Amino acid sequence: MRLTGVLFFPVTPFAADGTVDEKTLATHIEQGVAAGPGGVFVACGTGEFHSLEPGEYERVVRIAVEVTGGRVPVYAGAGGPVALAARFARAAERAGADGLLLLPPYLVTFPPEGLVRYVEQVTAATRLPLIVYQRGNAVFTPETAARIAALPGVTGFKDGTGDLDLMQRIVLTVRSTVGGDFQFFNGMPTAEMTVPAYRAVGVDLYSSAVFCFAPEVSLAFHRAVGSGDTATAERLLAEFFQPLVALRDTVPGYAISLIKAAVRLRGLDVGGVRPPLVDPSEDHLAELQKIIDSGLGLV
Ligand SMILES: O=C([O-])C(=O)C[C@H](O)[C@@H](O)C(=O)[O-]
Repeated sequence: MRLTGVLFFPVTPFAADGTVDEKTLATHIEQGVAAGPGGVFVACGTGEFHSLEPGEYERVVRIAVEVTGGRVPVYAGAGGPVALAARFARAAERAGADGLLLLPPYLVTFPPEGLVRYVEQVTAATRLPLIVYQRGNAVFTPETAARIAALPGVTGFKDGTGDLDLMQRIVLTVRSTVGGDFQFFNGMPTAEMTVPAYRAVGVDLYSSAVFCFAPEVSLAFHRAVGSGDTATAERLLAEFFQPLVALRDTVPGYAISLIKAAVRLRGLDVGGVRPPLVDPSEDHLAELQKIIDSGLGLV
C-alpha cells in the first residue's frame, strides 16, 4: 500500500480528569479526514504515544480506524521496550490498523546492529507493514538501513534526525538494494520547514503536524511544492512556518504542545498535554494565535 499526499498526525485529546477524551478524538479525526489527507498516523509523536498505556492505545487506534472508515490508510505508533513494542503492534492489528510507525526505544543507547534486531523482533510479532522512524537514539547506517528495508514487513523509512548527508546515503543504498515500492518520509518536527531540502535527496513524503489545526495551510503548502510553485511555498515558509518554528524552539516539547494548543485555538477542546510535556504559557498562546491568523490569511 503506497502512501501519497499529506500525512495527518492527530493529537490525542485528554479530558479534564486526564483520561483520553474519545468523543473529541473521533471529532478531531473526522474533521482531519474530511479535509483530505493521504493517511492518518494515530498515537505517534504528535499523538503523545509516549504517554499512553496499552489499553488506552488500543482504544485510540480503534477509534481512528472506525472514524476513518477505510477512506485512507490508518497507521499507529508503536515503540518503547521491545516486548511492549510487540504488544502495541498486536494491539494495533486487533484494532484494525493498516500499518505501524515504529518509534525509537527509550532511555538506552545502542549500536545500529541492536536496532536491526529491535526492528526484526517487532516485525516478527505482527502482520502489519512497518515504517521505521530514525530519530533521537535510533540512528542507522546505510548498511543497517538496507538490512531492515529488506525485511518482508518493513515498507518504509522515516527520518527525524535532519542529517541529510546520512539520509542521502541511506536513500541511495536502500534503493539499490530493495528498489521499487519502498517509501521514504521526512519526519522532522514541523516537517514542512525542511521539505525542499528533503526533496533534494529524494524524499518527497512528509508528516504534517500542522495539518491538525490548519489543514488549509498544510494542503496549500503541499500543492505549492507539488506543482513547483516555489513562490507560494517560500511565502508560506517565511510567513507562517518560520515564525511557528521559532516559537516551537523556545521550549522543549513545544513541537507537540503548540500543535495541541493550536487545535484548541481553532475551536476543538482537545485538552492539554500529559507530563513531562508542558502546555504553552499565555504569552505564547497569544503569539500562536497571531501565527495561525497570519497563516490562514495567506491561503
Ligand atoms: O510521530 C510524529 O508525530 C511525527 O512524525 C512528527 C510530526 O508529524 C512532524 O513531522 C511535524 O511536527 O510536522
